[in-house]
Amino acid sequence: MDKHRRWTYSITKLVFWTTLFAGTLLFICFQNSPPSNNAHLKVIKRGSSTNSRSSPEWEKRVKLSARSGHFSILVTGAAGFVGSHVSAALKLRGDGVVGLDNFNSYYDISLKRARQKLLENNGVFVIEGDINDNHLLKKLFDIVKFTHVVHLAAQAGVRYAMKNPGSYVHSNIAGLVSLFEACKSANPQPAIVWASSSSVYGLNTKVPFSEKDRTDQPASLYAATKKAGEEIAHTYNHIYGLSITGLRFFTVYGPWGRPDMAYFFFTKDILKGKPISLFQGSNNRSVARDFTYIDDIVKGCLGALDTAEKSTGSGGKKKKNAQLRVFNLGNTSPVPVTKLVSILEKLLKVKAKRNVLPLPRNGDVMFTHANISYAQKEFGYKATTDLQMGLQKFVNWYLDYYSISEKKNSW
Ligand SMILES: O=C(O)[C@H]1O[C@H](OP(=O)(O)OP(=O)(O)OC[C@H]2O[C@@H](n3ccc(=O)[nH]c3=O)[C@H](O)[C@@H]2O)[C@H](O)[C@@H](O)[C@H]1O
Repeated sequence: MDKHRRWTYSITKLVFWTTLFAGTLLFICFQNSPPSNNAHLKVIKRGSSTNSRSSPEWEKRVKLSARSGHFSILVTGAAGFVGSHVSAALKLRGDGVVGLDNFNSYYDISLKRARQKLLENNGVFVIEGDINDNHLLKKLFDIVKFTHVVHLAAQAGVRYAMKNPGSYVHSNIAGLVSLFEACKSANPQPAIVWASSSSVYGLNTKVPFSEKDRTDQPASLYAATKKAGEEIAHTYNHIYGLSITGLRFFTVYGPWGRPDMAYFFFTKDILKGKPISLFQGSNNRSVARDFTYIDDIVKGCLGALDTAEKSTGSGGKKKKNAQLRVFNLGNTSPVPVTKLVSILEKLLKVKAKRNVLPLPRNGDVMFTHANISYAQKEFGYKATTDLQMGLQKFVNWYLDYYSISEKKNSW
C-alpha cells in the first residue's frame, strides 16, 4: 500500500469506529429515557443543579425530604390536585415525604408549579420525573427505604380519553406497572395506596355503589384503565406479596383543584359571562355526582395509609399473603349538576348562561353515589363537608388565586 492509500484507509477506519461508538452511545441513551408515546402531552424538562439526578446535592435533598421519625413516603403526582394536598397533610403530621411529578401539559402547568412551590416551602422535595422512568424509580428506592407509596400520578378526565387514548395507557397502565415493578423489587417493599376511581362502576344502576358491586361495564377508556389497574394490583399482590389499597375517589373538588373539571371551568366561565354547557339525560333527567371535598379525600387517604399492613415479599419473592383492599371514598350525598351551578351563581353573585345539552356519549355516566360503610368500618371514614361549604371554600381560593398577583402561600 502506498502512503496515500494507507492514509485514506486509516481515515476510513477512524470514521467507521467513531460512527459506531456514537451510534452505540445514542442507542443506550434512548433505551434509558422514558417512552415518549404520551402523544399531545408535553413533559417540560428543567435542569438545575439540585435537580440533576447524579449530583450529591440532589441525593441529599431526597434523603432530607424523606427523613422522619415515622413513615417515609413516596407520593407520585405530588404536584397534582389530590397529590399536593396529601403530601402537605403527611408532612404536616411529621412523615417524610418525597414527591414525584412529570409536570405534563394536560392542564395549566403554572398551577402545578405553584403547588410545587408551596410544598417545597413546607419541606417536600418534588422531583420532576415520570413513573415510567424505571431507572429513576430504582434510584429513588436505592436512596430511601420508603415504607409507603401513595400513587396518585395518573391521566385523569373522563371525556379527554376520546381525544388522547394513548396518554391513559401510558400513565394508568404502563406507569402503574412500572411503579409496581419498582415496589416489588425494593427492599423493603413499601405498602401501596393508590387512586382508582368511582368511574369503575360505569353503567351500574344499583345505588349507592358498593365495593362488592360489579365493575365490568366501564363507560370510558379512563374508567377501563382504572379497572385494569385494580386487576393489575391483584396480580402484584398475588405474585409478589405487595400490600395494595385502591381508593375509588368520587368527583373530588376544592381549592387548588383541576381546571379541567366542571365546577372549576363553570366558575371561570360564569365570571367571564360565557355560556356553560349543562348535560342532561333523556326525559330531562338531571345528571348528578357524589361531589367529595378534598379534605375528606385527604382524611380517607391517610386512614387507608395508617391501616395498610406491610408488604410480605422480599428480593422479588412473596413470603406470605399480603393485604389487598379497595375502598370507596365519597360524600354519600349526590347532587344534581344543576344544583351545583345554582350554588356557584349565589357564591359568585353572577347568573350563569345555561346551555342545556343532551348528555354526550363520550364516557359520562348519569350519576354516582358512594356507599362508604367499608371505609367507615376499617378506618372511621366519614365525609364532613357538604357541597355548599366546600364550594364556598373553593370560590374563596379561586378569587384569591386568580385575582391577587401576590399569591398567598397557604392551603
Ligand atoms: O369520580 C371520578 O372518578 C371522576 O371524577 C371526575 O369526573 P366527573 O365526575 O365526570 O367530573 P367532571 O368532569 O367535573 O363532571 C362533573 C359533572 O358535570 C357534568 N358536565 C361536565 C362538563 C360540562 O361541560 N357540562 C356538564 O354538565 C358531567 O356530566 C358530570 O356529571 C374527574 O374528572 C375524573 O378524573 C374522575 O376522577
